[in-house]
Amino acid sequence: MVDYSVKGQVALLEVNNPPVNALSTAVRTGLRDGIAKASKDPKVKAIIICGKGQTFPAGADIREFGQPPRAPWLIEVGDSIEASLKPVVAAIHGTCLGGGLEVSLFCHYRIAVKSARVGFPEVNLGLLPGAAGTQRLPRLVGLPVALDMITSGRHVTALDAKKYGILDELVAGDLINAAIKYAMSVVGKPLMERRLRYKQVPGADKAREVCEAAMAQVKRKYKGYEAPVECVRAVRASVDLPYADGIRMESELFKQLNASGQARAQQYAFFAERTVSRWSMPNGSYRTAKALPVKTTAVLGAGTMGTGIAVCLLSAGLPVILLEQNEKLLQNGLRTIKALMEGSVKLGKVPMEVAQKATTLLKPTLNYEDLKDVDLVIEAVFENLKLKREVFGKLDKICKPSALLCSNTSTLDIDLAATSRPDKVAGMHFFAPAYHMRLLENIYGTKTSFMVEEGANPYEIDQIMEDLGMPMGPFKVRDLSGIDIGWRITQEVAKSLGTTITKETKYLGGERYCGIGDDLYEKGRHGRKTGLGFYKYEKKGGKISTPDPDALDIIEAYRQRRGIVKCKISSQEVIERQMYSSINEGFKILEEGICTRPEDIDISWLYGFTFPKYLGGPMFYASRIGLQKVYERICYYHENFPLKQRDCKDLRRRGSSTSGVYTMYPALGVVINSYCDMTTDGGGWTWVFWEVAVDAATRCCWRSPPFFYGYVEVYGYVEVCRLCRGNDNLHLLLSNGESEMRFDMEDFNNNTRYLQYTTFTVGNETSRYLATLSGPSGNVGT
Ligand SMILES: C[C@H](O)[C@H](C)C(=O)SCCNC(=O)CCNC(=O)[C@H](O)C(C)(C)COP(=O)([O-])OP(=O)([O-])OC[C@H]1O[C@@H](n2cnc3c(N)ncnc32)[C@H](O)[C@@H]1OP(=O)([O-])[O-]
Repeated sequence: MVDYSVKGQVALLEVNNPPVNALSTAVRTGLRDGIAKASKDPKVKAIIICGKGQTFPAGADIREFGQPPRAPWLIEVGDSIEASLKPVVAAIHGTCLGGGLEVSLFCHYRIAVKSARVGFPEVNLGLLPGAAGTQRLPRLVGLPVALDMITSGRHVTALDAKKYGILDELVAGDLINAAIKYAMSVVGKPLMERRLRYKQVPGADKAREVCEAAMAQVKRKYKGYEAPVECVRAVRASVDLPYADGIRMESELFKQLNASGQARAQQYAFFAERTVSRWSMPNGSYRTAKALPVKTTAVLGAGTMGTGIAVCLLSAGLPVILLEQNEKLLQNGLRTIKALMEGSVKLGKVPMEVAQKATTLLKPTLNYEDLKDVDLVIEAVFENLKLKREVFGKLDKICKPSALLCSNTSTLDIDLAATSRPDKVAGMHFFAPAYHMRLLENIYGTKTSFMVEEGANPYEIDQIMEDLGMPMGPFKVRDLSGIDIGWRITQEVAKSLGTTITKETKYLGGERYCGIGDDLYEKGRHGRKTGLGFYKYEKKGGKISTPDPDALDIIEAYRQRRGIVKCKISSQEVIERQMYSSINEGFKILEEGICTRPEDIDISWLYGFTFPKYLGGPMFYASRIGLQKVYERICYYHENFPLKQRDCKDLRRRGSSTSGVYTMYPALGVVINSYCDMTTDGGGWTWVFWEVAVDAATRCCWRSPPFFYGYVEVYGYVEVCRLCRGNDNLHLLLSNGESEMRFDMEDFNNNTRYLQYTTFTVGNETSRYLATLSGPSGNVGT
């Protein structure tokens, strides 16, 4: 997948592996062979390496990480480039990342178009640059820039890369023509000084303090992440060790990280983020849906969420009408938006010119009539069903028929927002702070306090969860989101259940209820906004939290009122009860079809609650622990601390099967119990043998899937026809010798081991289901 051609006296090696020209085995082979061919060709005076399509190579092929590594190694290919006696020029456009940047650092010269970006994002995958990047970049740019780029993983603009000395020239117009002209201009120039392996790291005399400062910074900024620490160690080796030894150390550290659970989790998160963008709904999917034009917007409510949402829309350059019920609240909101925009500019999150333009795009009002022509309305008023219904009733009368009416509700059922246009009503749930958090939950119409009750200390629980990797413990989050908000929501829930909450309430809606939050609320401890909550803060709205004995007194008084005898709760138990209840809830959500893939849950946690990426998300975390163990511990807590926890049949079934998380969807009722095994018969057909369990008793249910569960042992085989290899469709034939099940699979992503949709035929009956496939090798058609 490297196209070789000669233009005049210049050999062109164009990497052609769409979509991002990942440096797969075939590409590495192509580069190695291309360099050898050009070196031997007497007509050729110089060589150019570039990428076809959208970008220069954007790194190693991440999909190859889970597989046995195959030669040629990227570093070998790099050595052959550097050793070339003819100048090799990297002609860069798009995103030159990871192994791609390493290839360019082996080249003698690097030129780029101004829109290009370069970077070492390996640290985001739990890794470090493993093809000499940690040894060669410091030799080119010095330690501070190298450490910053390698530990942050950030993409550097071409302008900055030129400033740092990574790029030799920025070109405009046609890149290839400019590269050929440039390559011919360096023919005959000495190459030795262009070979980075022979260079010393500039500023090496300050290596110790620079690296120690960098180590302290990464330990603080990326608490719990292994890769940034190893990145600093590897870069330090570029000064402390001769080049060859530095390379060996880099390779050791790379192998160590690549084998770690963190790298697994972060690579899973990389693909999960892309998987969730491939959404589908009963009436369409990411392939078929057409985006509705939104040119004007309105936000109702200028509170914490409303102002954050307005800043998001303004930062995107959209006009916003901000509606509030009175002048005082409106002015408060305007002041908050102004402060948030100024803060975002200071943090470099929003360019100054966007913030300046925003002041002209924001229109405050107290009059609903001003919303009659907007395309999108986002309501962010108090979490009160009666109030929200009133608001949607007014919007329904005033807004134009095509307007989208969305609610930022986090708890209320969107179908309850009675309007004459339910197809234009949706949930648009932002996460606090809305101008910062990357997650937006779109909902189309269709629960920790207990451990404190039993004796645990809220501050210890927060510390345990923060040590696990959560940026903030659950009680700091309660104080941030507002104890009064929590109180309002439970009041709303009680009202919807036709009951009221009293000091004696022990269960609400059949679930165990803890009233500690109510006691704090009644004492005016609403959290950060009042400067007092579970913690004490330096001032109202302050951010510095301090444990508060008064809060502990309120909790102790609550226990005595309830006659609860304090008991010791270990940190392992805190982690298990905190995590496993979320995991169980995740499986319930899958079982109820509220979302269809574990990735949806994991990505919501990663971007909505800043769950540590090195754990991959609660569902991935569960697969690492092992479902059997998770299920047994949930049963134990269910027995001993009855929450009337909703027992997840799905998790129970998975717990009892030996296979990983992604091997079963209840809808299909088929459990893939053990992993597939692959042979290729050279005839282009791939045969996959796997064990499938289907409930013999409910065999007849095949006629009316999907709601059957159960187990018997049958053996089947799967046919992967040559024609389908590599594209989205895949045919699976399951037979138990008596009857056959045929699966026509759409959206087959052959390396990430997921099948999105399955249509299976029993006799002449066809049905459509969600299915997954997993296994050590899992992929078909490699
Ligand atoms: C030795 C060496 O030191 C080490 C060890 C390494 O080099 S480690 C690797 C270092 N490189 C990276 O970390 C770069 C990762 N990629 C990105 O940051 C982005 O992709 C992008 C380049 C900025 C483009 O963004 P995009 O928004 O235009 O498209 P997309 O939707 O993201 O991606 C489009 C499609 O390409 C797939 N893809 C992207 N990068 C890939 C990669 N490096 N390997 C394999 N597939 C990749 C992606 O899954 C998606 O597939 P599908 O979902 O369509 O099936």
